[in-house]
Amino acid sequence: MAGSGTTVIEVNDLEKRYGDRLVLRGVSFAVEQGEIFGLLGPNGAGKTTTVEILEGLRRQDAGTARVLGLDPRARRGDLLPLLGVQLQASELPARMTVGEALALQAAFYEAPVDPATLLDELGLAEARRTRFGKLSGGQRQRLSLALALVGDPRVAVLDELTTGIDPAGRRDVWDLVERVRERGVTILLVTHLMEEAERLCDRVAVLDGGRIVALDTPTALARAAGSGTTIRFRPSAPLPAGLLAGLPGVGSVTQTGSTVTVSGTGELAHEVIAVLARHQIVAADLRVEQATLDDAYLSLTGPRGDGPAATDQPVTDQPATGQAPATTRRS
Ligand SMILES: Nc1ncnc2c1ncn2[C@@H]1O[C@H](COP(=O)(O)OP(=O)(O)OP(=O)(O)O)[C@@H](O)[C@H]1O
Repeated sequence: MAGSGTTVIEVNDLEKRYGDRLVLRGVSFAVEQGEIFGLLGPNGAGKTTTVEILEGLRRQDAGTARVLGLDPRARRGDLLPLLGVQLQASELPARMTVGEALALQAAFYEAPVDPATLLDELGLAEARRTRFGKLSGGQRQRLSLALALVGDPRVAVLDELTTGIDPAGRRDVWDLVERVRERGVTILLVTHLMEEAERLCDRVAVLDGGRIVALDTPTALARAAGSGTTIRFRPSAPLPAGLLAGLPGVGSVTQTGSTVTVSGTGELAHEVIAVLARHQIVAADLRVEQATLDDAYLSLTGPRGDGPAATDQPVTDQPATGQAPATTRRS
C-alpha cells in the first residue's frame, strides 16, 4: 500500500553542525501516511542525526522538522505516545525479562497492542520469561522492535531493523513490518540492507555527506543506475554474424570462450530468446541480470562507506531526557 496523500513526516532544509562540522546540509523530504520510507547512506552520512531530530532528541541548527504536524522538540510530550522508536541497541536491566520489559513499555501508551501476540509474531514467545542479559543478539534486536511497536504508534522509526537477525528471522520481521504498515502506520526505516529496502520501501532517500543525493522508488533508482540488463548464455550453435547486435535495445554483444554476453535495455531478454528460438539455437546456462538498488546505491555513493571522519568533534548535544521507559542507548 503506498501513501495516502497525508504528509506525516516533513523535513525542510535541515542543517546540523557538530562543532564547526556541518553534517546535515539542507536535507528535505516528506513521508506520506502509510508509506515505508527508507533512509540509506554510508556510515556518517547523517541518517541517525536526521532521525534523532525527528524523535526530538537533537535540535537542528536550521530548517524545520514536523512529525504528525508537531515540532518534535517543542512538542515532544505530545509526540511520544504517537511515535514508536527502535534504537540501534537497547540496554535494559540485565535481570528484567522480555515480558516485563514489554509490559512496562505498553503501560506508557493509551491503546497498546497485545504484548503476547506481538511476541508471538516476532518469534519471541518462548523467550517471554528470559532475562534481557541472557538474550542472543538476534533476540535483543527482535525485542527492540517489539518495544517500538507495542504502543501501536502512528509513526514508527526503525533503525537497522534486522541487524543481527538470521535470514529466516529477517523474512518474518519483514512480514510483520508489512502487516504494521497495512494498519496505516507510517514507517521511517534506516537500513544498510539493499534487499530490505527493495522489499519493504515505497520510496528511499539516499543520503551522502549530509545531503540527499537521490530520492525515488527502489525500482526507479535501479533503472536510473543505467546498467540496464545483461544476459549471458552458451549458444548450442555458433551465432550468425550480427544476429543479436541488430535487435532493439541491444547495446553490446561480446563472446568470451563459449559464453555470449548481451547488454542493453528494454525487453532485451524477450528479444534475444525469441530470435534464438527462430534460429533453433538453445541458450544453455542462461542468466539474466537486472540493475538493482545495490547498483544504484553504489553509483550514487561510491563503493566504500566514509566512516566517521578523523576531525570529529566531541559530543556536544546530549539527548533530551524524559524519554519512554525502556532505557535505551545507541551503540
Ligand atoms: N554527537 C556528535 N558529536 C560530534 N559528531 C557527531 C555526533 N554524532 C554524530 N557525529 C558525526 O556526524 C556525522 C553524521 O553521523 P550520523 O550518526 O548521523 O551518521 P549515520 O548516517 O547515521 O551513520 P551510520 O550509518 O554509521 O550510523 C558523522 O561524521 C558522525 O561522526
